[in-house]
Amino acid sequence: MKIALLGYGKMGKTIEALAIQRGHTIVIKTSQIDNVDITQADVAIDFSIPEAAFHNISTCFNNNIPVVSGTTGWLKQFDTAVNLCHEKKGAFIYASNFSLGVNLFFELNSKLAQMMSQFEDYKVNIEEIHHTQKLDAPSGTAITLAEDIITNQKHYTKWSLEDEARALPIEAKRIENVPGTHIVTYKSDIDTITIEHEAHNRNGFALGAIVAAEWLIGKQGVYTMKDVLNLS
Ligand SMILES: NC(=O)C1=CN([C@@H]2O[C@H](COP(=O)(O)OP(=O)(O)OC[C@H]3O[C@@H](n4cnc5c(N)ncnc54)[C@H](O)[C@@H]3O)[C@@H](O)[C@H]2O)C=CC1
Ligand SMILES: O=C(O)C1=N[C@H](C(=O)O)C[C@H](O)C1
Repeated sequence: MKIALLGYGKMGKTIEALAIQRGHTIVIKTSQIDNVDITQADVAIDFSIPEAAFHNISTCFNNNIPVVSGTTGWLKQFDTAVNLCHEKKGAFIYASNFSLGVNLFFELNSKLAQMMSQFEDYKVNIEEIHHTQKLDAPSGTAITLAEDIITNQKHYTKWSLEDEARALPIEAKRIENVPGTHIVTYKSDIDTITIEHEAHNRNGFALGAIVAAEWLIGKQGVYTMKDVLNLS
């Protein structure tokens, strides 16, 4: 397939290398979608910056190009993007994390949250660790984990980076060269239960985004990685 890369930073370059290995062609690599003819591509993959994601995605809908977005930190505009996708009969997948491992971890996190909901002695917290160039905090993945926990129990009504009543605490750490680590901990006076996902590099995120793009071509509507990976 002919791929447009919207954003050619760490992820754009990793996707390029893996996409070529899988027999695809990169026809556009840009940090300014308004300067290119997006209709040359069969599909667009957006890994850009929070301020650019919505414009990139809506430009794809307006030109009938299926779009996969992994950019985090722009979700206030997500519902508008979904509505525009339906209006334009477009095709769209957003995921806070495209790796197979993290998507399995999301399933495990939801199941654990369901089990823990009846045991109020355990307090839960999330820790995420990323490289120092990351623009947003907490990570999109940590937000997905938090929202899935909040959905599955009654104690927490929101998540927060601060210490707040009834808020599930998220701690965001920035350490040189860490691709992405997420840790969910349940702690009581008696013991601790921890689940952790550690990315060793960016290949899992990139491969997941390419697989999502391959899957999306020829479809119409808004999908998630659960659809792509056939999970639950
Ligand atoms: N969903 C997932 O699986 C993953 C998501 N991410 C997210 O993807 C995004 C990009 O991550 P990285 O590649 O590590 O960042 P990066 O900073 O290495 O690359 C971002 C690129 O976007 C470019 N850019 C700036 N303005 C732009 C515009 N208007 N349109 C298109 N590109 C523009 C920058 O020049 C830069 O090259 C971040 O939001 C990050 O959180 C990163 C890894 C995995
Ligand atoms: O910025 C990153 O690098 C990553 N961003 C995503 C996020 O915010 O969750 C996914 C991954 O953890 C790497």
